[in-house]
Amino acid sequence: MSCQSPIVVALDYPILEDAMNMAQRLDPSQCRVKVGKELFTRVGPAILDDLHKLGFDIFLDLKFHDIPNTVANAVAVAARAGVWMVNVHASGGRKMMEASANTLQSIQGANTLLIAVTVLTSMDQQDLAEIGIDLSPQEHVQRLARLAKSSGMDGVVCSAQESSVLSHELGKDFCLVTPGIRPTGSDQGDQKRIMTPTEAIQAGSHYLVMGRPITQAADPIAILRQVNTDLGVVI
Ligand SMILES: O=C(O)c1cc(=O)[nH]c(=O)n1[C@@H]1O[C@H](COP(=O)(O)O)[C@@H](O)[C@H]1O
Repeated sequence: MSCQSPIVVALDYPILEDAMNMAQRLDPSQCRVKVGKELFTRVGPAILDDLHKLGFDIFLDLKFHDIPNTVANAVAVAARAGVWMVNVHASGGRKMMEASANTLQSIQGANTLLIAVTVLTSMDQQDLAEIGIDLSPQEHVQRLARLAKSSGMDGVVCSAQESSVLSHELGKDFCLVTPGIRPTGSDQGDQKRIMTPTEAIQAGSHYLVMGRPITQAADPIAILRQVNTDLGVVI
């Protein structure tokens, strides 16, 4: 059964048992899951099989950023592992993204979504200035998202604060994956460009990546259920 919820729960754990305990409490009809650098570096690709066996769609978030050949080959390995979504950094440039998209297309039966990270949701204007980018986060996100679309990406990772402008400019089919989601009252942590789940969906986000507000809650399942209810998701 395909998942009707836009929520992707980030399984950011340094220990396999903790990640699997959380996954076993979650229901694949109520969310997807994300495997990121912390968990993957600790436990390796076997986690993908474990989560697939539980029925989850998996976002493999390794944010590849390297020369075109290396990134395209890494994307191919991810697609062959059957992940639902994989990401690369848009700042790796057109040639890197095109090589990835072309390689993915050449894999028979692959239907993995290829998504480009624009400006990390933990960054604000001052962080961008320090790395030599004298644009607002929104301007830089727009620039990278245009490049990502014209390089064959299925969508981008951005903050929900940019979803509205990207949805208007790039069309409703261009997939907007938005971390930095914080239900009212939850701790902002290291995220700078945040929005509530309801605001994010209203702004045009397709998928909401949520880690700590769910995984570190006293009752993670209650929070997930509440967000799905607030979004009107019928399970
Ligand atoms: O690609 C990502 O998933 C990502 C991109 C980005 O710009 N910001 C961002 O927070 N993420 C990831 O989304 C998750 C957010 O987690 P929380 O801040 O705990 O909700 C983490 O796993 C991050 O690695």
